[in-house]
Amino acid sequence: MAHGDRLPYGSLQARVYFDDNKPYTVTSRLRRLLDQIKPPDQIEDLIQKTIGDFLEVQHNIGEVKIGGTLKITARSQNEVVPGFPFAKIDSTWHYIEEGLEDRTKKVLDPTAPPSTPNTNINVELPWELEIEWDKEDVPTSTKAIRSEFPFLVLDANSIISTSTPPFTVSTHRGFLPISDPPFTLPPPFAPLESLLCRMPIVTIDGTPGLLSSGKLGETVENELPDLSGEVEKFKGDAGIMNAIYRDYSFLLSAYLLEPCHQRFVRGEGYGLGRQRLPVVIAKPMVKVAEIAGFKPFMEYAGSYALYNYRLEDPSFGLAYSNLRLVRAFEQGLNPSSSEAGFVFVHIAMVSHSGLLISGAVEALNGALTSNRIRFDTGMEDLLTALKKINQVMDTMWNKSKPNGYNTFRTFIFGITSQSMFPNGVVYEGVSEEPMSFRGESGANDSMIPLCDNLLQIKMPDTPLTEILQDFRQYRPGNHREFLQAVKDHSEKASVRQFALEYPTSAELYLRALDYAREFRWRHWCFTREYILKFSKHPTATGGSPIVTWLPNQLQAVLALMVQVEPYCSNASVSVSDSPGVKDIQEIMDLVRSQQVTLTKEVAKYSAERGGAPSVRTS
Ligand code: HEM
Repeated sequence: MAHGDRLPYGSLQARVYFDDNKPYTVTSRLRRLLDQIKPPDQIEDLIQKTIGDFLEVQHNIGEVKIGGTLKITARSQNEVVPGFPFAKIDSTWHYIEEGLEDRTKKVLDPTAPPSTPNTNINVELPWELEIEWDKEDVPTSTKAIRSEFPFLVLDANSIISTSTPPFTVSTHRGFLPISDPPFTLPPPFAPLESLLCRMPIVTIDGTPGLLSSGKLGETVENELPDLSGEVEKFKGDAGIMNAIYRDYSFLLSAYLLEPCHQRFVRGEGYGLGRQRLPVVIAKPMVKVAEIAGFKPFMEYAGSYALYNYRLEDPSFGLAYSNLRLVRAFEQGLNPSSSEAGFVFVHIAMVSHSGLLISGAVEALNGALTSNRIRFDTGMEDLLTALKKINQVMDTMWNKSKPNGYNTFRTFIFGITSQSMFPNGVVYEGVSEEPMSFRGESGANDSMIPLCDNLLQIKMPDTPLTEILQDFRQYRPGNHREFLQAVKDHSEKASVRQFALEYPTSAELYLRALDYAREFRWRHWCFTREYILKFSKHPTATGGSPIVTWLPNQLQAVLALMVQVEPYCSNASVSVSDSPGVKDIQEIMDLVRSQQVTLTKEVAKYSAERGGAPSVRTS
C-alpha cells in the first residue's frame, strides 16, 4: 500500500507499552490527516490511568488516505516515559519500528502482540503513516530513535540481555560495546588463559615472555588442547563468546607472526610468518568467530581495540586513567606502555561516539522530513562530538610514542596483501584451502565511515576505494547494518543537497567535513611519523598501500570542501562566533595548502619507495 492509498476501514488505534508501574497521563492526538473524507480535523483523547502494562487509544476516523500523524504523548510528572508505540490498522497491529530485526525487537519488547495475518494491509504501511513523539519533551538522545530513520539505536533505557550482541549501536555507549567486556574466561579455557598470560614480550611480572624467547609456537603445540567442543556451551552468552573470540585472536596472531617478530628485533625484514595454523587454534577460532559474528582473525572492534579493556575501578567509568588492557603483545598489561596508549586512545575517542550517533540520526531525520531546525540541531551535536573526538585523537602523540609503535605492530598485521603470507594461511582441521583476512586496523572503526555515509562524501572510483569497501566486512554486524542504513537514508534524503540549500546548514556541513579532514590529516601525520620513518614495509596492517591509501580519502574530502565553500557565503556568523572556532576563510586556506602539500608528500614517498605498490582488494 502506497502513500495516498485509501484505508479500507475507519479505525486507527495506537498502543503504548510501559515498562514500570507509575501513573501516566496519556494524550493521543490524531492530526494533519491528508485528504480526509469524513472525520474532524483533530480528535483528542485524554486518558488517566495507572498502568502496569498497555494503554490503548482508538480513533474512529472513517475513510482516510494514508499519510498523517498520530501523536502520542505520555507523561509522568513531566517526564516523558519510555514506551513503544504500535499502530493498529484494520485488525493488524504494527510495531512502529517495523522492519527491525526480530532479534532486537524481542529484546526491547517482550510483550509485543502477535500480528494477525491480514491480506489487506501491507507490512510497509506504518512507514507511510507518520507517528511522532512529542518533540519538545523527548530527550535528544531518544527522540531520533522513534522517528523516521528505521534503524533501532539503543539508549540507556533499553533492556539488554545476555544474548544482545555486545556491539549494538547505542546513543549512550556509541560504537563501544554495550557493556564492558568480560576479562576472564570460563574455567574450561584455563589453558588458553595460561598461555596468554605467559605470551607477551614482557609479562605482567616483568620477566621475558614466550614471544621474547620465540617459544610460543612450540608451547602451543605441546600444551594447548582443542577446546572447540567447549565453545558451543557458552553460546547463549554473547559477551563471553566475544571474549573467547578476542582471546583466541590474540593467540592466533601471535602464533602466525612470532617468526616475523624474531627477525624484526634482529633488524631484518619480516620474512615469512607461519603458513599453517594448528587445529588447536584454528578449530575453536573458526567456531567462536562464526557464533560471535566476526572473521576468524583479529579484528579492531571485536578484539584488539574496543573489546580489550577493563576498568580498574568500575565506579570511575571510562576515564582514560581507569582503563587497563585485558590482553597485550608487548609489555604485559602495563597501562603506560605504547601498546596500551595506542589501544586506550582509540577507546577514549570512541567513548564520545554516542553524541556523534544521536546527532547524525537527528540530522538525518531532519533531512528526511525537510525539517531544517532538526537538521541543524543534529549537525551541531555532530560537530560537538567530532571536536571532542579529534581532541582526544591528538593525545596519541604523548600516550603512544612513535618509536614504541613498531614493536607491537608486527602482531597486528593481517594475511591479505602481506608479504609474510604470500599464499594465505591453512587453518588445519578446518580446510586445506588457504585463507586470507585483513589485519587489525582503525580503518574498521565506525566513526569516520558514519560521517562519510551521512555527509555523502563520495570517494573516487579507484582500486584504493575498493579497499575501503572491503574493510566494511571487518566490522561487527550491527555496526555494518547501521552504517548501511545511514548511507541508504542519507541518499534517500539527499543530505548533501539538503544542507547546501540553506547557508547556515551549508556552513554546518562544511564544518563537519572539516573535522573529517582534520581527522584524516592527523592520520596522515601519524603514518609519516609512526610508520614511514621507521619501516620500509609497503602495506599497512589492514593491507592497504602505506603511502597512497590514506591520501586517496583525504584528497576526496579536501576536494569536496572546495566545492561546498561557495554555498556558505551568506551563512549566519553564529557558528563561527564561538571562541576558538575557525572562520570559513581560515579553514579554506588550510584546505588549499594541504591539497598541495599532500600531493608533494605522496610523490616524494612514492619515489623513495620505488613507486606505489600494486593493489589487491581482497
Ligand atoms: C599511531 C596512531 C595511528 C597510526 C599509525 C594509524 C595508521 C593507520 C593506517 C596506516 C591506516 C591505513 C589502513 C590500514 O591499516 O591498512 C589507518 C586507517 C585508519 N585509521 Fe588509523 N592509525 C592510528 C590511529 C588511529 C586512531 C586513534 C583511530 C581512531 C579511531 C584511527 C582510525 C582510522 C581510520 C578511521 C582509518 C581509515 C581512514 C580513512 O577512511 O581514510 N587510527 N590508520
